[in-house]
Amino acid sequence: MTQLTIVADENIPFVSEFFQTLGEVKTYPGRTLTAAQVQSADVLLVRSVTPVNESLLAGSRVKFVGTCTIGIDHLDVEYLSRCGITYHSAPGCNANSVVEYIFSVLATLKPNWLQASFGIIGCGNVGGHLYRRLSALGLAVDCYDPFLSEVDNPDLCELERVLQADVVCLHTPYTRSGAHPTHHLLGEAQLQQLKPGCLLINAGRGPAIDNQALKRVLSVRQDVTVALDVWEPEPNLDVGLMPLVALASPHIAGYSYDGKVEGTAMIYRALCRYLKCAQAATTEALLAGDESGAQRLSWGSREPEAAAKGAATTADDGSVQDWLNRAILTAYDVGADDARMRAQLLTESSLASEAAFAREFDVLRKNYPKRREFPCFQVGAMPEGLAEDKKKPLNKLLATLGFTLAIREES
Ligand SMILES: NC(=O)C1=CN([C@@H]2O[C@H](COP(=O)(O)OP(=O)(O)OC[C@H]3O[C@@H](n4cnc5c(N)ncnc54)[C@H](O)[C@@H]3O)[C@@H](O)[C@H]2O)C=CC1
Ligand SMILES: O=C(O)C(=O)[C@H](O)COP(=O)(O)O
Repeated sequence: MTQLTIVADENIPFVSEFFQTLGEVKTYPGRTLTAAQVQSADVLLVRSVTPVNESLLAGSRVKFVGTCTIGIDHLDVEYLSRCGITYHSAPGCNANSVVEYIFSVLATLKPNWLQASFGIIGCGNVGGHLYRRLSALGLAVDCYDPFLSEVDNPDLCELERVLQADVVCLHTPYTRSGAHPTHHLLGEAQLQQLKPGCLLINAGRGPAIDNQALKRVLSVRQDVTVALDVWEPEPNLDVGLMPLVALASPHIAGYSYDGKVEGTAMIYRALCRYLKCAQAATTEALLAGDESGAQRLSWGSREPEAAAKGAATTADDGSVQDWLNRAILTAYDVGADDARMRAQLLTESSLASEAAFAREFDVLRKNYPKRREFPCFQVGAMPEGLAEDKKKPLNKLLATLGFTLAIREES
């Protein structure tokens, strides 16, 4: 059998380790992948920044396309099907990562979020995971997803009602056609309907919110707080929106180390099934000995980025909510992502040209720090000074968020 040629985005973690047993792996920057680079490939492995369509693939040998991401809006699936090219995505691979991003945003911007009501737009793998976590915490959650029924989700309701929640989270794919396209799902009229004091978070795809309408609304409505992980467009987002947004991040909600590695592993398994060959590589083997997978959560050892800047991050009153926020921000502080993004992009050199800005946006993503998910953090002891009657409630909340409890029951 002749060896397969596998062309891959260089930002796919462990791409060589997983795929070299199946063929020769050639890596390139995904954003600028060309037809010439893909021409002699049998297999193409991408992330969300590579539009996979006729211009890229016409005349190539590619028979299998794998995207190590949840979203597939960068794949021309109609073209791929027409040409008999098999394609796979990695559904759910980084869903937990996005949900942890949401909890980090809450701990930063809504210190008393255990008292808030929630609205989720798009309740699939990510939104559904968030819905189950929030419901398990006993919180009120309304969901809008016109493709689901009450059997899938008993808390479905109209969009108008979801917009009345204290916290509104968007987790839709990007679609421009069909019965319910998500392009500009939230335009000026919907944004004006948001409840006073609302926290709006978009970690789906940028154009689900009309970013120009958002800019107009935020310039008059100071009562609405916004966290954007995704932008319209990327990478050349509207810089004028950044100062109006409380937390800005460069499309990294799904960038936990665990989520990214799982994305690669899912596509590797899909290719092995397609080729009908045994799986020679496993995530367990690749991550064996990685000590970041089992860390002690130390209470308050790290000042959250926003707190360091003097912003109110936690309830700061020794309450269960306060300690929960501290745990979240110790594991993942989205304020640090925000600080890095503003420091890197709002500079004279980044703003000098569209090309420079796009390059720096991608540099931020490429060099994203290794971020492990909550289960990698072991809670070995309750915080000192926490009242006895608060220990069990805190323990329960930490477990519901996915932290690993390693606390010995006192007899
Ligand atoms: N910021 C980030 O780093 C990440 C962003 N994403 C984005 O999040 C999206 C959602 O991911 P999953 O939940 O895994 O996808 P999914 O396909 O499991 O769920 C999407 C849900 O959105 C619903 N939906 C579609 N059109 C809608 C509309 N007009 N209004 C309301 N709901 C609608 C669908 O019915 C479905 O239930 C992905 O497509 C991707 O674009 C995913 C991972 C990471
Ligand atoms: O999985 C998705 O869908 C995402 O949005 C990815 O987390 C985005 O990452 P890149 O593919 O752009 O590296």
